[in-house]
Amino acid sequence: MNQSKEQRILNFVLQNAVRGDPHSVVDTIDKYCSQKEWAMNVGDEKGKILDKTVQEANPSVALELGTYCGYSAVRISRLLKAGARLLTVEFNPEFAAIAKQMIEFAGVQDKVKLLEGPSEEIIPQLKKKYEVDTLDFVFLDHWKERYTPDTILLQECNLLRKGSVLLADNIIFPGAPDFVNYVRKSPHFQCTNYPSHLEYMQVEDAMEKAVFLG
Ligand SMILES: Nc1ncnc2c1ncn2[C@@H]1O[C@H](/C=C/CNC(=O)c2cc([N+](=O)[O-])cc(O)c2O)[C@@H](O)[C@H]1O
Ligand SMILES: [Mg+2]
Repeated sequence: MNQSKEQRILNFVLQNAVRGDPHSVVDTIDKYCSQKEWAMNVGDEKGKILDKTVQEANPSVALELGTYCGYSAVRISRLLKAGARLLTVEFNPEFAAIAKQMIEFAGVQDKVKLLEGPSEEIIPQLKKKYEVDTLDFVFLDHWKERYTPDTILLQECNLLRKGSVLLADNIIFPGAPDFVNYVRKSPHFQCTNYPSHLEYMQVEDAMEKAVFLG
């Protein structure tokens, strides 16, 4: 059975990146996906916006929805302070297995907990099962039509506090129009748009930051 694209990305990292060096893992995935096979990692241009937003938030507890191959999990966790942790949610078992190996190779496994399952099931378990009080930072990069229901679910589960930062990928392409409408119309969020480009392409894209006001 021939390999999946995600397996080929992982193999390229295992053979070309520096074990234990998250920066080299991120750069090696970007090299493969810009030169060999496109893949839906957030990429380096939008990755720099992600980096700045994470550094500003300086989260103790961060959540990522849609791990995929683990590119942004490695990218986020490399910036976390000692003792801080990233919970990342992925419901596709093949992708979860790839991401787990990617995270371990990068040496960030002590900061990252990969939760296998659908976000709609995992989010309501975060407080009791994963000992979360509130989330300081949330990166949304899963199915685009899940952004809004999951943002509502995070509020219903009392997982957001005054100042919690949400950052959403793909506001323009593939697009998350209902999410943009929801957060920009809501009195509970202060929104900022960051124009950028689709990973590895010249196509317009953007990220949206939505800070919860309580
Ligand atoms: N409810 C859920 N719970 C847990 N995991 C879930 C989930 N829904 C989706 N996922 C996972 O999140 C990833 C999906 C990302 C969709 N992104 C995309 O579709 C996407 C597409 C393009 N594009 O087409 O150019 C560019 C991008 O940056 C993109 O993020 C996959 O790994 C999928 O298994
Ligand atoms: Mg994306």
